[in-house]
Amino acid sequence: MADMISQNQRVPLIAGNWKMNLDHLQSIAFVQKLAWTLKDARHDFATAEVAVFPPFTDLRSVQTLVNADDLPIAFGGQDLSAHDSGAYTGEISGAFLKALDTKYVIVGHSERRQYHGETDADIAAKVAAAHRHGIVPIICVGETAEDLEQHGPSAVPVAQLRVALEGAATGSDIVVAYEPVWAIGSGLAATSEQAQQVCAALRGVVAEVLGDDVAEATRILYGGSVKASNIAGFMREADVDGALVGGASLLLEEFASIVRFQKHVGT
Ligand SMILES: O=C(CO)COP(=O)(O)O
Repeated sequence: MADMISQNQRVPLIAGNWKMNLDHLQSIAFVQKLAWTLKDARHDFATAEVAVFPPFTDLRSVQTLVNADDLPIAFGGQDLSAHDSGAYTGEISGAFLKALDTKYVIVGHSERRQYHGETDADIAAKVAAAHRHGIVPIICVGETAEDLEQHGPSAVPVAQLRVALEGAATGSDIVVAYEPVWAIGSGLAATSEQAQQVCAALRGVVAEVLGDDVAEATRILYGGSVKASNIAGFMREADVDGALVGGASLLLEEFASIVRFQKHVGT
């Protein structure tokens, strides 16, 4: 892990979680147009990394396009198995994702917890699997509306991350995504102050478990109704290093505008 890195040295990451949208042909068209749009806008990818997370069936197509045209767009899976191979019907091994040049993998998204009963222990095992295969996990944590009412904004995400990091391999990179469940798909984003409060607490957990240098170098994203109209506020916060975007990542101009958040921040 790199030496001490201050916030202004963490390269922001704008990640688009497509969820169950865009088939392999649509993914080729979308990624090509995204690359052209950002190139035409003279986006400096050193100021903000871009990653897309298509459905599994699209990954080979996206990999082929990105490699063939040398596009500066990273990509990853929306989940992975805690197992490497064997009788796990329907699961996807980290080995297979790595074979497709995926750089990242989303782990523990609240929709996996909600619809597939994933527990914090399951997510820790998936973090370990990602690291076994040299893939950077984007570890999702976030409180429900009930959690917020009963415990405040930070308690549950902090507890979730502490368990998830039990699977982290020393020296392997992680990304953390704070996604308050009540903000996902609702159009009601957290305030930038709320995001800062929780992201700072999450950086404290990373420091506790993995050390200060890792904590300083780790990018912590906000997700939950991120739009071009609100990204600048989040990116002004010291402990927010990017966004995990859902619905808006399927809208080309909107997502490109989120990626180019500096033009809103004026930096
Ligand atoms: O779940 C999310 C990203 O993983 C956020 O979704 P929305 O941006 O649609 O709220």
